[in-house]
Amino acid sequence: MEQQAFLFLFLFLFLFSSLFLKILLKANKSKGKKLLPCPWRLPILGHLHLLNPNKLHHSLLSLSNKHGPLILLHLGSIPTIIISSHDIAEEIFTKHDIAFSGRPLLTGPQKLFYNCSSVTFSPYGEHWRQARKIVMLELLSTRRVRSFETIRVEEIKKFIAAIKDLSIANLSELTLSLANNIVCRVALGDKFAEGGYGGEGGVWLHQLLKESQRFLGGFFVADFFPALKWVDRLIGFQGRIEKNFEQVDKFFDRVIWEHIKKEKEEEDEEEERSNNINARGDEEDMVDILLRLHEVAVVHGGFLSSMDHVKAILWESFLAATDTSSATITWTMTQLMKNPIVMKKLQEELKKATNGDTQRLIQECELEKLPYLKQVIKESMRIKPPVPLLLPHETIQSCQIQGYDIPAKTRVIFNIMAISIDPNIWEKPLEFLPERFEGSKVDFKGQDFEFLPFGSGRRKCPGINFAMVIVELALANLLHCFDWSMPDGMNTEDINMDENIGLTTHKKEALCLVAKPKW
Ligand code: HEM
Repeated sequence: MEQQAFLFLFLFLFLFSSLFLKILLKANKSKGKKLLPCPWRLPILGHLHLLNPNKLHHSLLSLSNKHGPLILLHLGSIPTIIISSHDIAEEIFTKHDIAFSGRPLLTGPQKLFYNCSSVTFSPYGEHWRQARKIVMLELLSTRRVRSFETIRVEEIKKFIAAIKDLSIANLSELTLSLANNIVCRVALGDKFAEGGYGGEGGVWLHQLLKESQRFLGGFFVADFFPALKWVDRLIGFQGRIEKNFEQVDKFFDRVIWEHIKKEKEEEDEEEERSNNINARGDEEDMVDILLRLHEVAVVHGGFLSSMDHVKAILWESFLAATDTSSATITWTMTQLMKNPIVMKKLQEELKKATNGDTQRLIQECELEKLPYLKQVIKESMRIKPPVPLLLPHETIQSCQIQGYDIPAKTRVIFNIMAISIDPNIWEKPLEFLPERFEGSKVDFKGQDFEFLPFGSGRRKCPGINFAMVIVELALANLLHCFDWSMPDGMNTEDINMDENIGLTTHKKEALCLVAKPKW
């Protein structure tokens, strides 16, 4: 008994002195160092209780207004820095871009992107470099994006025709169908684009996509408390994401199998055609391109040597392109409804560019003649950036920012919404004033740090060209073909501006409007 008491006392003293030593060492280590501003936090939860998951970027904005543009938060057990000023963003992207080019390993992307083997959530390194190079050169180059023009034109035609037949147009849903149909045809070929607006095939894929998007932006316990990974399984989250992934995987197995079968059939029919792959480059969909590169990689190794890489890139194209483009079109239409003078001015520009011919659609080659349209879209993306916190970054090495030491493996959130409505930079930041971009050189290509809707540096969005032509073409034709008004009994003040939770910010309530055809 005495022996037990002694052992207990010994253990207690040992634990207590270890803890005391650890605190002392930590205090000593940070002595003389500039400590990052860090609000008071709760044990275990850290600062999670300060964040409203439905308005994450707004909660972070309030915290940075109170504690400064560079703050440290503990999100569960994960140290995370929040950047909310353009000069800190500039310092990072111009001087420490490599250090900030990592991505944290998160549950959703890890599962849905085949262990992060696509570009978006791949850790910084050789795999990411190869994957990004292929995506930029083979799938999203200017030439390739141009080659998809016929698909875009046909889909815009269907989109406008569908709206003409509706008494009330739900633009949130319709724009998502438009983006989804375009990506479907570009990525998988015409066969998989069946379904269109409400058809069965399309609806099934939309549901799968929506579910995956929810998981990508969703809250997994493991992402904040890695030791509690089992909780996600216990509450059923893990099971649901696995089911979603299984369906995605099966779908792509079918798509790939059909492409290989088609290729074989064509080879039998037309031998010389298959010998000259480049000659049919423009007809290829993304699956054709990726399978062709896969064959090479199987021999030489590297990215795309596994079929999982092919599938990851395909699903990433859907997840990265559809939601963001649709949200941008919907928010811009929302802003235009709330600002009728701007809408009128834009419709005048369209009328002038087409000589008042409303019998035909606006063509892609005419978009260059529409500078006000570009200003309107920029202003919409400034006031409501579709991806307001970029994607989470992670430091891959330690560095100093503004005199503060930032250790490696720190999670980093750029609150670009806070930057693009910063009153120190923007005059009347909360007003929708597209004219502020008139004659201004400020662009979204990642060089103007006060306006970063696509990010900046190595991890900047590679899909800008792909997205912007869809957004511009859709908006130009929506405003060229129709006059817009609110459904009976409603006025524009009734439009709810609340946002939905997720990586991409959507309008919480669908935007439902009356479209009066002009022809
Ligand atoms: C309006 C439409 C779009 C917006 C607003 C948007 C925005 C963004 C943002 C903010 C990021 C994160 C940048 C960062 O973390 O620093 C990103 C990354 C990315 N986007 Fe986009 N995006 C759009 C369309 C597209 C399209 C159409 C594609 C491809 C088809 C695409 C593919 C990607 C990829 C692959 C990444 C990851 C880049 C990397 O980690 O290296 N995006 N995008």
